[in-house]
Amino acid sequence: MTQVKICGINDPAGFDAAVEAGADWLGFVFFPPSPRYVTPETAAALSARTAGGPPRVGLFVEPTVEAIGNVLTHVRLDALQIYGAIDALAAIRAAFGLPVWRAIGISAPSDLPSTVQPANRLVLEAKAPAGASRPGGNATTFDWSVLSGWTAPGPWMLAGGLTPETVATAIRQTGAPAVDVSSGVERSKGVKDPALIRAFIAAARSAGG
Ligand SMILES: O=C(O)c1ccccc1NCC(=O)[C@H](O)[C@H](O)COP(=O)(O)O
Repeated sequence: MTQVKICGINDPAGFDAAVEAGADWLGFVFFPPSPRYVTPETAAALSARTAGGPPRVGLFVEPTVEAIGNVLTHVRLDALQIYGAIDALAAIRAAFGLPVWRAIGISAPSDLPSTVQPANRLVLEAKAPAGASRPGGNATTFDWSVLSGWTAPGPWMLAGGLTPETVATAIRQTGAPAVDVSSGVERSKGVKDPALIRAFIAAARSAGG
């Protein structure tokens, strides 16, 4: 069954909807320029809404070990999704003993990685549009056909511009074992929509083997 990450969780309604709809991961964005940014304290308060529920993923852009450590003093995270900082990933893994997900912008077959290392999982999404204020969460797809000749070197996830209307096609076309969404489940930028969250997860489940 295709796994689903709902990213950019920033309010109780979105949190509760993602948990109740069976999301496999919840993403908290710790990147202040993002419209989904949450402070570590807010993430902790949201996460405490259920003792169990899906693993929590922290999103970081070019982070230092110290910056991640500061967030972890406030909120438990089960995985770290990181943009940039490729040279620091091994140190980050060693420092916290948490799975590290490496986010990579894709526009051509030459962008596709041949190894998961030094991370544990790959998140493949479109490169940020010119002038974007953030490397992810841009509601931008890439040409999924670039994946046709690629053999995944390890666990990976498809992201970028997915919606409840397109996610099933994306899964069938790419064979993605997991998908990730932020914009496509929002009624306006940064505002999660519970009905869209439910629809996205249902559509992903309907497509996955
Ligand atoms: O969501 C953000 O605002 C964001 C900001 C900075 C770095 C990463 C960000 N999101 C990371 C994600 O995992 C998103 O779900 C992924 O980029 C897909 O976003 P979208 O195209 O909006 O579905």
